[in-house]
Amino acid sequence: MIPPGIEGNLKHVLSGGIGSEWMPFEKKKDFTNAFIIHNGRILLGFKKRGFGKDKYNGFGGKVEEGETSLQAAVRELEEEAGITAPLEHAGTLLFLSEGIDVAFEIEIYRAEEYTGTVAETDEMRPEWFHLPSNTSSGPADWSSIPFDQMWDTDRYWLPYLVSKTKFAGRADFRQEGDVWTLHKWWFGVTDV
Ligand SMILES: CNc1ncnc2c1ncn2[C@@H]1O[C@H](COP(=O)(O)OP(=O)(O)OP(=O)(O)O)[C@@H](O)[C@H]1O
Repeated sequence: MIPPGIEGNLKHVLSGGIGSEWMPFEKKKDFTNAFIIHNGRILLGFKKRGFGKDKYNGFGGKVEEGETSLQAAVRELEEEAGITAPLEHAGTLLFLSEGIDVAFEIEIYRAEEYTGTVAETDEMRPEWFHLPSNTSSGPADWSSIPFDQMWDTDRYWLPYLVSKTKFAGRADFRQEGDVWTLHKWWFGVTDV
């Protein structure tokens, strides 16, 4: 069953967790997250401050008033990595945590080209990571991607981002201090 808060013609791909109930939420807040995939590598940023500090992630932030999600994604990529890219929508993640009364609706974007020079900013230290090569036989090798230093759910949806398969999912976390524990999750891909 598709969890409350996500929509679309979705085919279930993976889910799990210990909780039987999804956390309730009152409203959603819009965020963006953008990734560059270029020459067999993906650009991640090590977040130096604020929310998600000390984790690798794409580049993004809050959608400001009067902005579309895409405009916000382009702006945040420019602010945090110094580059401009023709971003395309790749998926949606609804993220909840106990103790935060709003659900984060994160629109995730991708691009395979960019203009400008990737640069470190106050917020992010960009770094390129090798993706599994699609010429190799056997299971894809994701060992270059620093999943242990990313949000726990990134390992579930990053392969869909890379393969350009539209996805949507929900992840409910629990938080104690700086430690976030994944409690319940569900991911689907758009049935086309
Ligand atoms: C499982 N949970 C999650 N999984 C993957 N990514 C997640 C996430 N939860 C938040 N994110 C991302 O973390 C950034 C926070 O943005 P954040 O720095 O707070 O926003 P913004 O730059 O507007 O803030 P300031 O203006 O500096 O306050 C933003 O990219 C958002 O998409």
